[in-house]
Amino acid sequence: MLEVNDLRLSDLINAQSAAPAVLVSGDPEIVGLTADSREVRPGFLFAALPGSKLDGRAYIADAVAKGAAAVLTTPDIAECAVGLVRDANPRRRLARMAACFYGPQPETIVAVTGTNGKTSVAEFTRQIWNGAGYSAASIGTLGLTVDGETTGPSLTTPDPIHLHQVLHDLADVSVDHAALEASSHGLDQARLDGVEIKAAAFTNLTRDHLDYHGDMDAYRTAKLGLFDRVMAPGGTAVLNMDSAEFDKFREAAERRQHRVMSYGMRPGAELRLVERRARPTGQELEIAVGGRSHVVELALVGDFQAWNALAALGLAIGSGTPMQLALEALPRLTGVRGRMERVAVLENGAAVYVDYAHTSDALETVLKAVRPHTDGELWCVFGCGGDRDPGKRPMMGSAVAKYADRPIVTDDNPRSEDPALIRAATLAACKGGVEIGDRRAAIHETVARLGPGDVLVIAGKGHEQGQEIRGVKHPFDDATVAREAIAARAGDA
Ligand SMILES: CC(=O)N[C@H]1[C@@H](OP(=O)(O)OP(=O)(O)OC[C@H]2O[C@@H](n3ccc(=O)[nH]c3=O)[C@H](O)[C@@H]2O)O[C@H](CO)[C@@H](O)[C@@H]1O[C@H](C)C(=O)N[C@@H](C)C(=O)N[C@H](CCC(=O)O)C(=O)O
Ligand SMILES: Nc1ncnc2c1ncn2[C@@H]1O[C@H](COP(=O)(O)OP(=O)(O)OP(=O)(O)O)[C@@H](O)[C@H]1O
Ligand SMILES: N[C@H](CCC[C@H](N)C(=O)O)C(=O)O
Ligand SMILES: [Mg+2]
Repeated sequence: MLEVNDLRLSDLINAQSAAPAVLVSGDPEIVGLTADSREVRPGFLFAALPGSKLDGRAYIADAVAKGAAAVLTTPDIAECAVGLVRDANPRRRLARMAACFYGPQPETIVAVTGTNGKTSVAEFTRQIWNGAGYSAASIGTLGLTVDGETTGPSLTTPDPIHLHQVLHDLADVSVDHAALEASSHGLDQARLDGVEIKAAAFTNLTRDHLDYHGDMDAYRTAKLGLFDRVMAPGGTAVLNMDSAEFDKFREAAERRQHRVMSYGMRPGAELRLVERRARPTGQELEIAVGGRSHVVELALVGDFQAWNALAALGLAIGSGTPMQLALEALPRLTGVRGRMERVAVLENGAAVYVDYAHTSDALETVLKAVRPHTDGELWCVFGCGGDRDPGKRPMMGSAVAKYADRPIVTDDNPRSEDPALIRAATLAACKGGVEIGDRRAAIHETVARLGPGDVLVIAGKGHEQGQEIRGVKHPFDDATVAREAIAARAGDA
């Protein structure tokens, strides 16, 4: 193991240039960092942060009693019995301190933000690097994946202390490439500050998480933070030129003196998808790069997988992978668990997919992607999460009504809310929608009715392993339940 440095408080403050923090008292040695008073050990710095539910500043006395050597907090805290650092943005300061404390990071780090596609792009980037012969990791919704082995899951963007510890450990075992998912919550809470990012991608911006951000402008501002704050000037900004948001992201990237690498179908894109020819189990892509055309076979179905592969190609090339090696890796990309994953084909030719669409845009995208593979009717079992942006519920309902033939509205992590009310809000805009609250029953009943050439998309849970109802997480896996339902159907036949 690389040793984490023994550092003094002033070293942690001064290591990275940033808005000035005020060191009010003391300069103790710091042996660890935490933002949770319950995890304080003697010699730790405790970051006392105002949060969304609680106020960490209320725990300063507890942390000092447990032996904290220093406290990082907001400017309004006047004094403290131990070392005190005050900063108007203590979360950002904490992240930069964590970067300094944990030291080495993989040499090549990239990040991806956007409402949809982050996990897919991060995974594809890691696969491209592996294909090019590099030791590589991805960190995101699925957890930490190193050379194909996954441990997790975790937050999409981990808290900065955990993140910098993981980056340190990766560097320690010579994993020199890492692709990170940058969620809007993570960016807003400065979880990625201090990460040395060489290239960053933006996929798209559509409605989600307005319960947290309030409005689309604030949501966009959070995502722009990857380009105008986190990535140091001189990085590569890989931007989706087909997105209506492209100009705003390009301007922010140029202001920060990043090199812009556009991708997409629009003429003028630097990585341009000139043509897509669907194949039964994949697609053939014609990609123009710098005036040269390359034909690449992708073993993945769906136009969105082509966009995600292009974004990953941009991140790889933009962070230094030779173009030829990156292009050669594309035909070997494999799909990400629970993202348009075909779990079974029935005896009558009907197909069942599990997908992680939990926004209206993602539902529209995945339903359009399977439509050409649907000879019969297109069914979609889906629900909307509780304790999440209620405004997206009617939008998800109407997207499924529009793009599927048979919408079935069920539960998807109602969390603390009344599931019937969530379903009602969804059904209000879901013409023709049928309500089957229990998710297992919804999957069983739908599978039993699939006719020849029908396609069923079970959306919203993807890789998730639980159904959270009134604070209790019950084991649940869409793919397993779909297989059970198929077996039950065969048994009844
Ligand atoms: C709303 C939100 O994002 N909250 C995150 C935030 O917590 P918080 O600071 O607001 O927590 P809080 O409970 O109000 O507590 C305030 C402070 O008091 C401290 N405390 C509390 C109790 C105590 O006894 N002692 C103590 O010191 C807490 O450690 C905390 O520092 O900072 C924490 C540390 O970084 C996160 O773990 C936590 O994520 C929660 C668990 C969460 O569920 N977040 C979700 C919404 C999220 O971040 N999702 C995105 C993905 C979304 C997507 O793209 O779809 C993600 O990146 O995963
Ligand atoms: N580029 C894209 N554009 C639109 N929809 C997409 C795109 N890529 C994936 N999707 C849809 O979004 C779903 C989630 O994909 P993915 O897990 O890659 O996104 P994510 O941004 O990581 O999501 P999360 O915010 O939950 O971490 C997929 O299952 C698919 O339905
Ligand atoms: N990262 C997303 C995942 C949503 C997945 C869906 N199954 C739900 O519970 O809404 C969120 O926390 O909003
Ligand atoms: Mg994700």
